[in-house]
Amino acid sequence: MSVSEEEWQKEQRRVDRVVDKINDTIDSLKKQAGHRRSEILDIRKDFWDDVTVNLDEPHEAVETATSIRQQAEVLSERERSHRHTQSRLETLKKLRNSPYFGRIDFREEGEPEAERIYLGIASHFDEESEQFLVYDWRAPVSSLYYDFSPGPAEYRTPAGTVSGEMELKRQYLIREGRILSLFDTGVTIGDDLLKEILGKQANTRMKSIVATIQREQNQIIRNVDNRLLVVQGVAGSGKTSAALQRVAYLLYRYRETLNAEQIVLFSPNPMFNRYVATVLPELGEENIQQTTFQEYLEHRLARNFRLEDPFTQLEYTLTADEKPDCPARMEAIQYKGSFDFMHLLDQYVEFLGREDLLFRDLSFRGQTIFSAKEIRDRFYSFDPALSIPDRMQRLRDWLLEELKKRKRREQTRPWVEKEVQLLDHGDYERVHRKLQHQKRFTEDTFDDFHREQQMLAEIVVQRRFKPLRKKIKQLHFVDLPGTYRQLFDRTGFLTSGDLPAHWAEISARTVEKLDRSELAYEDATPYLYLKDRIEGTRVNTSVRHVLIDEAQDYTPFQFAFLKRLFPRAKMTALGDLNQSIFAHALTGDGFNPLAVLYGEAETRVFRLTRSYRSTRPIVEFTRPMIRGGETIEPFNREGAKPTVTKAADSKDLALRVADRARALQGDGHRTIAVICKTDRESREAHEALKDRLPHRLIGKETASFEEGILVLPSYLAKGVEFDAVILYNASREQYGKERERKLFYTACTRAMHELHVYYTGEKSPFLSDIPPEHYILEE
Ligand SMILES: Nc1ncnc2c1ncn2[C@@H]1O[C@H](COP(=O)(O)OP(=O)(O)OP(=O)(O)O)[C@@H](O)[C@H]1O
Repeated sequence: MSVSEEEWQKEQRRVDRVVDKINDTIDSLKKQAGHRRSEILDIRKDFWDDVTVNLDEPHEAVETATSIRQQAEVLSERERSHRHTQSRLETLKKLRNSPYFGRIDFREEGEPEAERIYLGIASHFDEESEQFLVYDWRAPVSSLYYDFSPGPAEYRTPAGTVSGEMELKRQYLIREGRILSLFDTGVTIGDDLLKEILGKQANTRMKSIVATIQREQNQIIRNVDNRLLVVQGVAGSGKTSAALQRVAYLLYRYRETLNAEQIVLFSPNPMFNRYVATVLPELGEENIQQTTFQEYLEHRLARNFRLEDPFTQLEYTLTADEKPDCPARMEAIQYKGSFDFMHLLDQYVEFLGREDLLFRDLSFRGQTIFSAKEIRDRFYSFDPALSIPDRMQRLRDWLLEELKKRKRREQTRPWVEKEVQLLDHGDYERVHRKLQHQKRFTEDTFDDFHREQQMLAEIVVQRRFKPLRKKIKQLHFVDLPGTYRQLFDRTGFLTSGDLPAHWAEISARTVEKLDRSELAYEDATPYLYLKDRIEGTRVNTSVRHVLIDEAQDYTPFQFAFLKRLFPRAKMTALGDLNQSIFAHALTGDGFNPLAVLYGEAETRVFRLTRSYRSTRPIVEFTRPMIRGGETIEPFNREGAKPTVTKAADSKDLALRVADRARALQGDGHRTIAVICKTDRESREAHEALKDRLPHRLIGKETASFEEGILVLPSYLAKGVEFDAVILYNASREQYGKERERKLFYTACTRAMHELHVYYTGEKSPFLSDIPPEHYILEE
């Protein structure tokens, strides 16, 4: 409902007043910041003058250290406060541009009058009137705006529930201090505003949804009660958006104790990382740690193996039919991602606690100084009641002690004498100074030359032993690849009766790969798990919140692994089972394994069924493709019906696709995606299109995308959206198998405003599931 002209004027005057106040604050903060900055520069400049430096006497050296520390503390306190002022200034500049987006008039029970509450991305308090001119959207009272329409309403505060009556709910679109739109809203939050926002062109950067968060999304954003949140949301239902808003909410709610570094978001690929990286800064928050699971695996494994990435695995499973090892590999992918395999590894670890853990020789200057057998015997001589990691620590300490002894023995060897001659001038000088220093304190009259030689020999041996010490400290003496390999190579200890049918072939292939120092994607997490069970689990206790986007792409094993890795974190997993495109999910049990891990009492499951991304005709076209699709509700936004076109052959296909893409561009669409099934098909499409249509080919290494026409494989389009999507070839050949259904659905649901499907030969059976009235068949 739009408001009267007079009311609009009144509101604009208020905006002007608030902007003036914000400007005043900006001015005074700027002064403050300038003052702080010069203070910091002064401290830096005078740092050493203000520190009493005296290193002659030990007690004075201590004083010096204290004095340095104090100065450093003063400096870092000033710097912190400067950073804080700077970030407040950044936020205020955003607020000056658009001070608020919503207003509610709320009369608390027992109060005679309603209070006007204006909501923006941050609070602004006016010292003069002692009033909040703007409330932060995350303040407890602000949830009224998202949860209720005018009428009785209530909100939760740490002190209890506050009830009352909402008398008005108003929405604003303010840019550069001008009100561009103004609506009073009824039942749902700003259908009008939402329609306006959703009708806009896609962006190469995701936008915040702060002004139009829907009630069901708000529940997810503000949940702080559960250890595990699972969000099953249909394509385009705002899972990623809600996840980022949730981060901003948590940072506000726990601002005293939580900082951005303690939150990690796992996303599907680097391009997606860039795509969402602007949302938090837009909300005035610092970015959190964003990574991909693959990045973590690489960080831990790339030194020892050539690690397969998930996209290579996917590319294999999508094109593997002709390959003879396909059934075994498919089974391996599923099995190695399961809890069953994790239990098998647990049994194996138990076995290794008793026997057959493999070790490596440690050698020095080409000679074994600790043999694998010696290390192994020592390991198994420790109390078997101790865990493997505990025994490993003891073994390490023992080896380091032994190394010290051998070091001493080594110092008198001829090679050392030779290398002493090769030491450089600096080393000699250092030894000389050290000797002098010791003499002054101890007044020792030891034979100088002899002592000097001895110390030089120590330096030589120390240096040569250093890599070995490092190896021991890092437990290099454990042969982990061999131990993992042994699981597939010898079956004596496998008591589990539930091995997969192709176990023999799976084992043979795994061994072959390991012998080439390759690790398949499905082996990476189990391998790390075994490593942690043997060496001691690496945990990250500082991270408090882990958010997993596209959670349907993770195996139960990976979830269990992440839970162990972040023992103090709460987990938010967001996904859509209808977009499960990895082979491990084919026989999966949805998100149940995740709930099993955390237990029912700690888990809360949210379902989002409304799709905001695509126009209604696109949702009507895509939902019959999947089971249960009828529950997907389109947001009521009109648009053209999707088209389906048959091309005569591959040449004709490229021609038509190029024409369509050009036409879409002519119509003003800015991001147009030509989505192919695989990387292989993308490259073929790229070849066919390159002389006809300017475009960019996107591969798994691509870090960001720009506006224009993009050609990319379906799995890289995940999570991202485009103004218009052209599905390159929806033939039966490409999308014919049941397991390709979700891939097809995922590709089609990337479209916001237009979707055009092409095919050659016979069309995909998934298209036959769509009632003909939902699309236009083009010639
Ligand atoms: N409350 C909202 N207000 C405005 N826009 C919204 C809202 N919720 C979602 N959207 C928009 O809908 C689109 C889809 O959102 P998002 O990418 O977060 O969905 P998703 O559930 O993660 O999708 P998918 O699983 O298909 O990748 C985005 O353009 C987002 O801005």
